[in-house]
Amino acid sequence: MQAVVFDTDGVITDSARLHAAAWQAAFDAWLAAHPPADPARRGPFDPVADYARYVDGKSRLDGAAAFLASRVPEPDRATVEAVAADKERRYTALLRERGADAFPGTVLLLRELRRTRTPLAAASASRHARAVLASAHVLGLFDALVDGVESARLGLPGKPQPALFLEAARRLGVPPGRCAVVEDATAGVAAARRGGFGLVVGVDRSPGQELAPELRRYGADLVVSDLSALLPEPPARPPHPPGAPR
Ligand SMILES: O=P(O)(O)OC[C@H]1O[C@@H](O)[C@H](O)[C@@H](O)[C@@H]1O
Repeated sequence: MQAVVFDTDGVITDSARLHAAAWQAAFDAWLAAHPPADPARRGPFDPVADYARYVDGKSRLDGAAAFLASRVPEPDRATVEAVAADKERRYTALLRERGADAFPGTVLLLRELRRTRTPLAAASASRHARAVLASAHVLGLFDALVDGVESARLGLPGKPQPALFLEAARRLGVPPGRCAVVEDATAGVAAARRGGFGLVVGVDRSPGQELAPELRRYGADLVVSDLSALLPEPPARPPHPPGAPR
């Protein structure tokens, strides 16, 4: 592979947990106020399974629409927008309070790839991706960034369509077949596969590696729990996870 495109939330920075917590609070508030007619669909949002299945990797509105459609027959546009706006308020508050860090294993791999002059891009459905990468001090490691703001400006369809990744590869000047994609969401893995990318690396940080089979089913060539596993020589000590006591 001659270039690498990295998804952002959950791959570069530990911000996916903030997205999941904000979605959980917004969906549960909506479910409590508007219990679905079918009692089997009234249960709370599961921040692991439902996050992975309905919202991870998708734009804010697509994610809200996908989860709500799993609970009520035809959620109207106003409902989808209201829940998405509520999630956005909660997410920005969480980001302000807790911040986001880059995963140390990802930073090691990014530095190694820069040392070998491999063109690198970050791609994300999130409109916050630029600010999150900057606050985690890794924005400068990328040659290109295609985020939620850019994809809205260009009218790009979200994942599982490959448009974001194809735009990132185009900006790096490398054909998709010569470019790797690193992703933690099934929608993103599917997008990379559809786009004809040469290598699709899945990232499963769940404690029991329970998401790995799904990532493979959607087309990941390999799945790792930390990107330091892709270094030519793994670090002597495992990288320090963000937020853990030293
Ligand atoms: O609302 P934002 O920050 O523009 O982000 C949209 C989406 O961005 C993706 O990167 C996350 O995986 C989703 O959980 C999130 O909802």
